[in-house]
Formats: sequence, C-alpha cells, structure tokens
Amino acid sequence: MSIRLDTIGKSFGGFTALGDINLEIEPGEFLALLGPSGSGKTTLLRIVAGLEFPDHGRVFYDGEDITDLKVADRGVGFVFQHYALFRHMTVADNVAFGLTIRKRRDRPAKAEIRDRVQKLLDLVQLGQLGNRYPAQLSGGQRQRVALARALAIEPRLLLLDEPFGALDARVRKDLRRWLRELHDRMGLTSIFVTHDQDEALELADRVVVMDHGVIEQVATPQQIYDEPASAFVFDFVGESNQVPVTVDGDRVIAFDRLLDVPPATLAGMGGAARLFFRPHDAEIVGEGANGLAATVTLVRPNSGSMRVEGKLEGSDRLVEIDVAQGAAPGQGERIFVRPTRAKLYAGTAG
Ligand SMILES: Nc1ncnc2c1ncn2[C@@H]1O[C@H](COP(=O)(O)OP(=O)(O)OP(=O)(O)O)[C@@H](O)[C@H]1O
Repeated sequence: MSIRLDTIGKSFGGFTALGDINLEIEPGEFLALLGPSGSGKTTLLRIVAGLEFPDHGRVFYDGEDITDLKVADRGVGFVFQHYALFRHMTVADNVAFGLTIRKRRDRPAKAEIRDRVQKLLDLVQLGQLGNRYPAQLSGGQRQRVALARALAIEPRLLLLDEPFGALDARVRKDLRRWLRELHDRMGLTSIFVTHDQDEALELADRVVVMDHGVIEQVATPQQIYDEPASAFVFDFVGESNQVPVTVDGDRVIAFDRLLDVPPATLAGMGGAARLFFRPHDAEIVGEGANGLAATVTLVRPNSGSMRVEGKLEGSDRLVEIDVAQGAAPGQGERIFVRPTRAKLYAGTAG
C-alpha cells in the first residue's frame, strides 16, 4: 500500500502540533518517524491511522482519499504504546480479536483462527502464554501481544508507536530484526515512531526527521547520517562537534584562528556560520597547520579506536575526535584538530 500525505496541518488550542506536512510512502517501505519529544511524530501517525483528524490536508491510501474514513474502516494494524490490551480477555483472545469481530462471511473458521493465533504467539515468543490475562504479563510481553494482535488481521499497513519502548536493550534488538524480517516477508508497508536514532537508522528504508511539527529531512539512513540537510539533523542524528565560525571568502576563522576545512564545505557560505563534523571525520595536525587548538581533557577507548576529548582554546566548548590506537595524545597535551569532512550551516546557534 502506498500512502500520500498532502499538506496535513493540526493544532491543539493555539498550538501548532503539525505544520504543513507533505510525504509520500512507497508500497513495501519501512519508514521511521524520528524526532525529539513533542515534535509531532505521534500526532502524524495517529492521523495516518485515523485515530486523529487533520485540521486541513488530505490522506491517501493507494491514491484513494481516506481522510474522513474512521479507523475501523481503514484495515490498518497498529501498535501504540498506550493502546491497551483488553483486560478481561486472555492473551489468545486478544490476538484473535480482530478476526472474531469480522462478519461471518469474512471470518476464518474457529480452528483456523486458533491456528493463526498460536503461530503469531510463537512468532512473538509467547507461545506458552495464550491462556494468561494481560495483567499477568510484563510490560514487554504485553507489547508483543499487541504486535501479534495487530498482525492477526494481516494488514497491509502497519503503524507502530515506540513499539519496543518498554523492552530491555537486548530483547529490543532481537525484536527489531525480527520485525524487519516480518515486514519484508508479509509485504507490509510500515511506519514507526521512535526517538531512538539507532532504531531508526537500523530498521528503516527511509527516515523522516521531524522537529517542531515540521519535516527537517526525508532520506535513507545513510543520507541522513552523511548528508544532514540542516544543523538540527546533524546535531540530532549521530555524534557531532559544533563550532561557531566566521566565513570570509575562502577563509574560515574559529576562535581567532584560521581553520582549514575541506574546500567543498564552503559552498557559497559567508559570515557567521556553524561548522559541524563527526568525531571520526577529523585528524590531529601539527601546530603550523590551521587546526582548532584544544587541550586534551580525556582519552578513552571507543570501539576499536581512541576517543580524545579536548577543550577548545578561547571557549568552554569540547571537541571530540577518534584517533587510531597508539596515536592518542596524553591528557593535558595541546593539540590541533582539523576536520577531514565537515558541513557548514549559516547563522549562529539559536
Ligand atoms: N490531544 C492533545 N491535546 C493537546 N495537545 C496535544 C495533544 N496531542 C498532542 N499534543 C501536543 O502536540 C505536540 C506534538 O505531540 P506528539 O505526541 O505528536 O509528539 P511526539 O513527537 O510524538 O512526542 P513524544 O516522543 O514525546 O511522544 C506536543 O507538544 C503535544 O503536547
């Protein structure tokens, strides 16, 4: 199923939760909505589901305008953190629910429902717990039941709001991988909300980065990481250093020192700007070269290399870079850091 959102807006009281959102989702895509708390991710997902209605704009499923269609008529599976299980029903009955309420004509036979429920429970590793009630499960187990329940109706569109939020890191990773496989195998189109960037970058075909109710960037995980469209995205996704600079022609000045940056970084920039670079996109250069001067405050191992933290001269800012093991400077040493790959964004920090 393909989805198209056309200038979707939503306010609560005087507060704009979503600006004009335009977004197209391809059939079979696994899309992540990523952003800080309050950025509008859940509101957008609820509008796609039909649990919330936009003030303006339209929602299309496979080219058909379904904006005014109620959630029950949309045939989507969803797992929302606060969408509770039915407390008076067993786990198996919860999973079967979407099938048992179907009209007789469309309803599978009892034995088939039982079979399908058992398969789904096995899939979410709760095969033995079908007879329990939700109150007798852990939060993580409940979340998996919710996932099984969403999948029981064999939806073409699966919507997930922080589906693994309640799980511990290990289970969360396993379930993630499993969900991705399931998505591919079942030919689903899936949208999930997360504020966990690792989850978004690992799982999704494309990531939508949101802030303050607007989309900052829509791109593949690789593009989001390597080509952040804005300072916000650079800062929010992955580790980064941020240095206020002044650009004067082809010269970049940081804290009264000239700084060499890769020439492509400059691209028409002038005046006050913010320079961003990742810790692994920098090198230590000699004093004669144009680097950022810093005093090393900490050196520690960091997955195969050494992480060097330094305080920038003329500022309280820290800079973090990764260097090869054996090449790390000592604590208290004065070093000069030059980015090998960087991005400049106009203006000063807000
Ligand atoms: N029913 C509502 N009434 C009033 N304000 C709301 C309502 N629902 C959402 N909001 C506000 O809209 C903004 C966006 O909320 P939303 O839940 O979409 O954000 P989010 O990105 O999903 O955040 P989180 O990661 O914390 O869940 C927030 O400021 C929130 O307080």
